Amino acid sequence: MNSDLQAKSILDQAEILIPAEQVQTAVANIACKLNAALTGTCPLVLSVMGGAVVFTGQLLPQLTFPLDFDYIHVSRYGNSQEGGSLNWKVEPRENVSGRIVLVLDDLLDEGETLAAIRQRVMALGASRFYSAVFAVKQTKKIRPVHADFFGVELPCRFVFGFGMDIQGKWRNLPAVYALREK
Ligand SMILES: O=P(O)(O)OC[C@H]1O[C@H](OP(=O)(O)OP(=O)(O)O)[C@H](O)[C@@H]1O
Ligand SMILES: Nc1nc2[nH]cnc2c(=O)[nH]1
Repeated sequence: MNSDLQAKSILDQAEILIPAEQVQTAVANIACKLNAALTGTCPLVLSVMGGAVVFTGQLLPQLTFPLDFDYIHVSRYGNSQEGGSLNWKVEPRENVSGRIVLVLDDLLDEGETLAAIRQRVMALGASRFYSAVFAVKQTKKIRPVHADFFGVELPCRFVFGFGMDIQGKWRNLPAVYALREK
């Protein structure tokens, strides 16, 4: 099957977990909380490519404080559903030094990615680190880091849509899906 048909078949067999309207409400809630917490500051916002691209694009216009924007790019899943070692494609830069940094990501799963980002950003001299993730997966494991702000909780299943990919596809979906459990 070619990759276009394969992607359509994956979506056909998927279950919707968070409909698009609920996604929008969750993003607006995060914006409200960030506006309350960060008003009076001018943070450097770092978006974690590629998963945070949709969340970032929808969140930023709802923030009411001035900010600087940059991105980092790190991946540890690739096209797989299992996490591996971190692959840094664009690392945090010296521009984080002395800044309040707000990192935006789509998902907190095992927390390895956010923990590594936090460690690097603080090592480069950020004065304060905040994180906002669209979704947090439910887990019984203890994570190395927590998200300061999040929008929705998700079951411990592989999810896609709203920036999150499945085999590289479907980041463009406005809702969040999971494969049906067999
Ligand atoms: O909490 P963790 O278990 O570390 O996983 C969370 C990370 O996994 C996803 O990125 P991924 O590695 O899939 O890269 P991508 O954003 O390019 O899809 C997601 O965007 C988070 O950055
Ligand atoms: N797309 C996607 N990326 C992830 N990274 C960690 N967990 C997940 C997941 O469930 N879906």
